[in-house]
Amino acid sequence: MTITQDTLKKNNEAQKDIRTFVMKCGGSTLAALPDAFFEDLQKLQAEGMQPVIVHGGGPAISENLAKLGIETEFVNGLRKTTEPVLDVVEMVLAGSINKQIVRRIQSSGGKALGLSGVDGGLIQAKPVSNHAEVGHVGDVTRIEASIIQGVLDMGYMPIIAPIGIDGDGQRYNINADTAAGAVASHLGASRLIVVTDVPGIMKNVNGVKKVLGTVAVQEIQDMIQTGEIYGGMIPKVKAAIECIQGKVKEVIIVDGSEPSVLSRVLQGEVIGTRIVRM
Ligand SMILES: Nc1ncnc2c1ncn2[C@@H]1O[C@H](COP(=O)(O)OP(=O)(O)O)[C@@H](O)[C@H]1O
Ligand SMILES: CC(=O)N[C@@H](CCC(=O)OP(=O)(O)O)C(=O)O
Repeated sequence: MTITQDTLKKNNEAQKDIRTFVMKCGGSTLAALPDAFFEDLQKLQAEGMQPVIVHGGGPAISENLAKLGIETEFVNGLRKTTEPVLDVVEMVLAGSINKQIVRRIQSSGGKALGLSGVDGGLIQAKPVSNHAEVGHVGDVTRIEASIIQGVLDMGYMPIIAPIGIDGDGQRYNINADTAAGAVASHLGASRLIVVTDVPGIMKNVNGVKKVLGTVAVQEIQDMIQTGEIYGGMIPKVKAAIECIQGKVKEVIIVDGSEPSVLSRVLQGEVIGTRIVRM
């Protein structure tokens, strides 16, 4: 039997599809994540999975801005980002938070390499359409997927801080959910796992709050309209809707404090909320 180059390429792509997943880790849950979460991540890496991590850090940015006496406010879930705010955003995300995650993975025996979206032009960005109102906030135009792939090929988990850059060297503050969705899309990953501080998308059903197991795009749009999805959940579901139009097959929103949550999601256990194409 002769194996053609084409078959080999297809097999490699199928393998990559199964092994690579993107995980977004929200600032809401980072500090509270137990060591067991990072041990689970390390176990997955040791088993041959290739996690790519994009992290947030909203609460830590707000805390540091408050300490420095710099005012901060959000417009539709996006932080108004002036030049002094941008300095703090970069310092916190690419500095302390990124390195904290790298350290915790390394302490669990995993291999991690921290990057910001500025490094190697990893996250290329342009101003958001309402930049006059929100300042230096960016939308992703391109992800330099070869850098991520190179880090994975060296056996490390890329840990990515959501700062973008454009051709003129201007930096942008990018919402971490938006950045994670773009990384998953451009990388051709089949899954994006969003780790946060709630067990999924919750809905009031007959006066009882329930976690939706699976949710389709139309229901999400209705829930944004009625205000049942608000605040920090909005950029998550918007990023999810955008990336499931492409190669990403599902976005799963889960609570980081659930034991072995990543392994359980990857084994197909019904946990959290799955946003799927329907
Ligand atoms: N329908 C919903 N179900 C669950 N959480 C929701 C919903 N709508 C809004 N939220 C809010 O979204 C928050 C998660 O977003 P956010 O605080 O930005 O987290 P992260 O830092 O993980 O990105 C929850 O803590 C909750 O307050
Ligand atoms: C433009 C914008 O709002 N950027 C976010 C980036 C961090 C983030 O998204 O962190 P979480 O995932 O913890 O919310 C911010 O400045 O807070």
